Amino acid sequence: MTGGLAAALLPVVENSGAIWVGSSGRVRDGHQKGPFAEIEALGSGAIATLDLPAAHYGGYYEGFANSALWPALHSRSDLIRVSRDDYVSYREVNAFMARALMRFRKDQTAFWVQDYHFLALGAELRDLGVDDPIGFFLHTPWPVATVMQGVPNHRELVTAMLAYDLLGFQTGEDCQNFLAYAGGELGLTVEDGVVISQNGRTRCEVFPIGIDAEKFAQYAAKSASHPDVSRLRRSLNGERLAIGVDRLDYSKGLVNRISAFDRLWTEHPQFARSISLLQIANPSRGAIEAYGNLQNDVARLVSDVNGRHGEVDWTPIRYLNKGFSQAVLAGLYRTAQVGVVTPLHDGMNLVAKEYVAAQNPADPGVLVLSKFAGAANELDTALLVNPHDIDGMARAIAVAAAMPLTERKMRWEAMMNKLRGHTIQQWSADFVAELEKCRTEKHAVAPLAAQPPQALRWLKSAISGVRLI
Ligand SMILES: O=P(O)(O)OC[C@H]1O[C@H](O[C@H]2O[C@H](CO)[C@@H](O)[C@H](O)[C@H]2O)[C@H](O)[C@@H](O)[C@@H]1O
Ligand SMILES: O=c1ccn([C@@H]2O[C@H](COP(=O)(O)OP(=O)(O)O)[C@@H](O)[C@H]2O)c(=O)[nH]1
Repeated sequence: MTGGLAAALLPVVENSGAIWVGSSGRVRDGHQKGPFAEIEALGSGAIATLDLPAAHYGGYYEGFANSALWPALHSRSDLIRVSRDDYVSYREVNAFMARALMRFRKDQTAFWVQDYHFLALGAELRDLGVDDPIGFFLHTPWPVATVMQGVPNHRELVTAMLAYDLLGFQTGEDCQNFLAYAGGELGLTVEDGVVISQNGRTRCEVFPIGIDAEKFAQYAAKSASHPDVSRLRRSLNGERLAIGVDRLDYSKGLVNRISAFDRLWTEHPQFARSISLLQIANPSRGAIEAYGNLQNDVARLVSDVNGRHGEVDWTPIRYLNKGFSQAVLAGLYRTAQVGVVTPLHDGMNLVAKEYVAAQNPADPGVLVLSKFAGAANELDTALLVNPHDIDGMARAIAVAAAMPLTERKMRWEAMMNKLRGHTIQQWSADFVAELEKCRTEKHAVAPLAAQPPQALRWLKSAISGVRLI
């Protein structure tokens, strides 16, 4: 099962010829012998997976990346837990990955680094003498400067990010927050979205990530025969269904969402038995205390709400701690008349987009979407809610469940047009084109379009994405 980043990038590798270098999910100590990396072909590209250094993995992944950066990036300074050693491990793993990448480098390579696990990877590559274009895309939000200041070594880390030629963000707000930090906290010159530092020029731009909407529409149209989908449909007996699909992460707002359903069934008892919630909550980062606590809190709340509102023949919330393939998810999305995507803060949220893409055009469901998800910028004809306002969410769910067909179609068509116009393929092509411009600007060579097609093909095949799989 995958998170949004992996789900989004696999098709890019498949179609572009890029080599995606990431973690194998295994660790090894320095003395172990064996192959350095496993490489597997994927379409016209390849996936290379590496074992990361055992001594630093915990401090890097559960430590600095997911107990300092992730909470800060989602504006949850209260959840930052970090030791000095965690930062050392984070930098060690970034340096390890840089050394590994040197083995994949050829003439005219360009590097595209993915996400907050590798903020300092560009700087490590520069230290190894790399002069090729290096871009970075942040899949999460970037917070205001006062929150970033809560991250140990924040100045050193953001300074390291300025080794990248191009920094991509999900939203204008994230990009502005970063530029404000660079100008205010680091005192650097910022001109037209470019930060000027001793490393040179770093262009900051917005590239909202998209999905393959047609693929989801096709999956959904074909999904009715899948046993999970058909069993769900049979079990509903004419009752309406709302669906939530999330990693079990505090950024996803699960406690508030379930409280909103509780409020709906309490304040508007006519909705008891007439709408239930299917909540898929895929366990994530379970070794971190905040995630273990969340898992307990959500399970307790679900049990409490089901205990109070349930009947012998009606379960208000079906709560599943497991993942499904996207082909099955598409069928589950299409079965639900209401999609509830109510994170407290989210870089984009691909589930929101997938829910829309999977709907039946003749009878589409309604998306209830947090205004704090990056997706709300594009999906602005969803019912936008404040996830801290439990009453407001309960009201929006009631409105969604009762919305007439003409209004549902109008809202859905507007969202679907946006999804078709901003696909995942377009997202990666836009980023790569901008990165190619950096090479041109840096070395003042002839524009790539004027070079022989073979050179262009070679550049494309040399792009390397780097992240944890
Ligand atoms: O690998 P995990 O620790 O299980 O986490 C899964 C991924 O979560 C985050 O996804 C982000 O990227 C999505 C696509 O751009 C975006 O829609 C979402 O809002 C973000 O939260 C994380 O950034 C990834 O690195 C993880 O793989
Ligand atoms: O059981 C599941 C739950 C989720 N996903 C996929 O995981 C991604 C979640 O991405 P999102 O941006 O919503 O959140 P993230 O987990 O990356 O923060 C989506 O593409 C989902 O289709 C999946 O394949 N199976």
